[in-house]
Parts: sequence; C-alpha cells; structure tokens
Amino acid sequence: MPDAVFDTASYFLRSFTRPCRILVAVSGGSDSMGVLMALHAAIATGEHPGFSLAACTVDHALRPQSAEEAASVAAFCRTLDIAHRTRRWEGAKPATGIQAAARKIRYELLAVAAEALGADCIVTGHTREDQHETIEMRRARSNGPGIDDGEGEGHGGAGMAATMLYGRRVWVLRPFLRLGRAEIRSFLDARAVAWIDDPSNANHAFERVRVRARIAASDDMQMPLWGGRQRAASSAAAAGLIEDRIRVHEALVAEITAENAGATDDPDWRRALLIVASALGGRDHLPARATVQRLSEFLRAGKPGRMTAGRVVFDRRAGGLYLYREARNLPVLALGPGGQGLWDGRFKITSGGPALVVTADASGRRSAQRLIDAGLPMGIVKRASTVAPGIAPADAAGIAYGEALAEIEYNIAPFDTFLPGFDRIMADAVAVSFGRERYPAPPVHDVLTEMGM
Ligand SMILES: Nc1ncnc2c1ncn2[C@@H]1O[C@H](COP(=O)(O)OP(=O)(O)OP(=O)(O)O)[C@@H](O)[C@H]1O
Repeated sequence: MPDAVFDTASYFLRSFTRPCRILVAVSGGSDSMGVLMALHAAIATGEHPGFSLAACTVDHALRPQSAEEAASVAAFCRTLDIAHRTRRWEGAKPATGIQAAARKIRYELLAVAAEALGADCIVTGHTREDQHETIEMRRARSNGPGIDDGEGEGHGGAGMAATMLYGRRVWVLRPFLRLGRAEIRSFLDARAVAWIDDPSNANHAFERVRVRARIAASDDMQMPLWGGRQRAASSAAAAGLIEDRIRVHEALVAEITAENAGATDDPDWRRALLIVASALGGRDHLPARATVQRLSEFLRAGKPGRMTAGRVVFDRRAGGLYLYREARNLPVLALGPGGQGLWDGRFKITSGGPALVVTADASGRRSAQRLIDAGLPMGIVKRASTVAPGIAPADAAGIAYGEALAEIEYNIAPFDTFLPGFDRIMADAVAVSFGRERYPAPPVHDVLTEMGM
C-alpha cells in the first residue's frame, strides 16, 4: 500500500549530499512522533546506509505534565534504540511573549543537544498545517501581500523554509512541510504508536491557536505568497545587486553610488538595500511597511538630506547614498575576564584577558583613518566612526583604546540566528561584504531543488 509519510521520509533521506546523523526534535505530539517513526522505518530498510538517529525533547517547564511527557518520549526512544536527551528550560520565564521566547530557547537547547549527541543536523515535524498558520500570521501582520515587511525568520513573502540554519552552526530541516497532520496520524495509528496532545494547542491566548481555529472555520487553505523557489531566485538576484552596487566599509558604512541611490522600484534591489541596512543597524527584522514607504519617497525625491529608518541613517549626498548606524541609544557592555558578549546587535566581542567595557567610540579615533583611506566624504567619516565600538579595560575606562585586548567579529543580525535556506545566497553576499566567511551549506540538495513550498 502506498504510504505518503514513509515515502516522504525516504525521499528526504535521498536528498542528502552525504549520510548524516540526524537529531529529531520530538515534542511527543503526532507530527514529531511521525517524523521520528518514519525516518526510523526508512533507515531500517537498509536502503540508506550511514544514516542514524538521535532525539531530543525540550521540557519548557511551563506545564506541570511536561517533565512526565519528556520521560515518555525518552521511554519510547529506548524501545527503538534511539539515543534521547531531555533538555530543560531552567530559570525565570518572561511575563510576555512566552511563545517567542520558548521558540528561541528551544532551538538553542536543540542545537546544544545535537552537538552533545554528535548529530549533524536537526529535523522537526512541521506540517502543511503549520505552514498555513505561519503564512496566515505573517499575512495578518503585514496587512496584505507585501514582500518587504515580514518578520523574523521569513522576512515576509514566503512561508516557513524547508531548511533553516540556526545560529550559524546547525541546519534545521523540515521534511514534512507538505504533509497533512491527518496522514501522519493514520501512519502512527497503523503502527499503534500513541502521541501526546498538547493542551496549549487549545489555549486561545496564543496567536497561533487563534489562527488555526480561523483557518479551520474558513476552510481556506492559503498558499504561500511566494514559493521557496521564487524566493530563492529573488535572493540570488538581491545577492548580485549587493555585490555590484553596495560597498560596505569597516562594517560601519554602506556606500551606494549616485546612479543607484534613487532606485526603489525593483523589489530585489529594495530587499538588498533593506537587508544591508538591517545588518548595519544590528536588527534581525526589516523596517515596517510604512517606514519603507517613507524611505522610498525620500530616495526617489533624489534630494540631499538624511532620513533614519530602523536605527540606520540614510544619508543622501550629491556623490551617492551612505548608510550608517544612527548615534542614539548606543549601549554599554561590561565583559568579565575572558568574557564574550554582543554589543549593539552588531559586534561580537571576546575579551582576550582582562575585564572590558565596550561603549560607542565617541572620539571616532579608531575607525576614522580607515574610513578616510576608503575615500569617504569627511562628513560621513565623522558620523560613522563614532558608532564604532570603543573597547577599554574595565579598570581604566576611557583612557586606553583596547582593540588589541579583544577579538571582534561582526554579527549579521538578520541572518545569524535564523537563516531560511532560500535566503542563503543573499546572506552569503552580505557576509562577504561585511568581511565575514560565508554561511555553512546545508546537508541536503540546494534550496532551488528543495522540497519545501
Ligand atoms: N518541546 C519540544 N521538544 C522538542 N521538539 C519540539 C518541541 N516543541 C516543538 N518541537 C519541534 O518543533 C516542531 C513544531 O512544533 P510547534 O508547531 O509546536 O512549534 P512552532 O513554535 O510552531 O515551531 P517553530 O519553533 O519552528 O516556530 C515539532 O514538530 C517538533 O519537531
């Protein structure tokens, strides 16, 4: 009998460029139990030599039953001889935005478990229903079909990616994005495998739960505004434009020549510009639609002047357009001996020994000369150099400039935590322009041929 769930798992294993050890993220719900069972069954055929499975359950410690549920997943994994770890979210929980916080911590704990269990990638059980809910939520937030104003991982326009790089270190793969929950449940029923129904799924305090109910009531199975392929193609086009038209100096200033400064009609160019701006501003999301509209008008007008959007100054001069972080709300970061921290969402700083204090380099001494050497106008050099990090020993703050005391790496905020597979080409172009290495490639065939929608 044909079995879409088993076939999807086999097809997915064939899409790898080399055999891998896979960590399955198992909550205990039907979808993730389904992906675990299906991969186990596919590997057990012997047709996928070299593959192996491990599993991890994150205990968010938000409900009294969660520890017991994790233990039941662990017991089930033992019956399949699959190594399993439970990782618990310790410490205080935020009063608001609990689902978003849980999601961030969940991926971090899964990544740590993958490292501990020697896994090369993570697989989740996201389904077609999850995809539709995500698209619906993004659509509702953007007030209509736009491509410029998405949030977080997707940056709008497309649904969830079938592949996503977490924290620059581990790929998260979603092989069941096209399968329906009912199919997965019959697959489990046929094998007499039980699953846990999460009571949070009935809690209408959560946006996702309300969206789910709305979709079910309307019978409207929304398709993505864009497919993954279109999105990847747009990303590739944006990457080319970043390489051709944008020069980033010292990770502080983006320079665009006058001939391209007023162009805003091409959506790929708009994305390219906005993504570079987000990276310069240390923000993981693009500015809101209304801000983007004001920005387009400002650029189209072609007059010299300045406008701030998403913490970044767009400085239009006769010679071109210059982007740099605005000099407001720059933080102070204290690092203990040998400590590491992220300053202003832009610079990852690791102390080479002593305790350090990182502030804005108000004198601009450190970067000014290098920006002058790059041929930038003096007005731009002055403004941009004062938003560079100034590093000093904690016991003599402000006296010595301490670049030699620390290692500095640029943090590309829109992509360093969650990078959707279909944006990797663009993310690589941004990484190169900020003087960084490219992102690691996924273990499955390229985004343009990926299974996702
Ligand atoms: N507590 C958990 N432990 C391990 N894996 C989990 C846990 N919760 C969710 N997952 C994984 O994530 C998948 C999606 O779960 P769910 O729909 O609840 O999360 P989401 O918040 O919608 O997803 P995302 O975190 O990607 O936004 C599950 O199929 C499972 O693979």
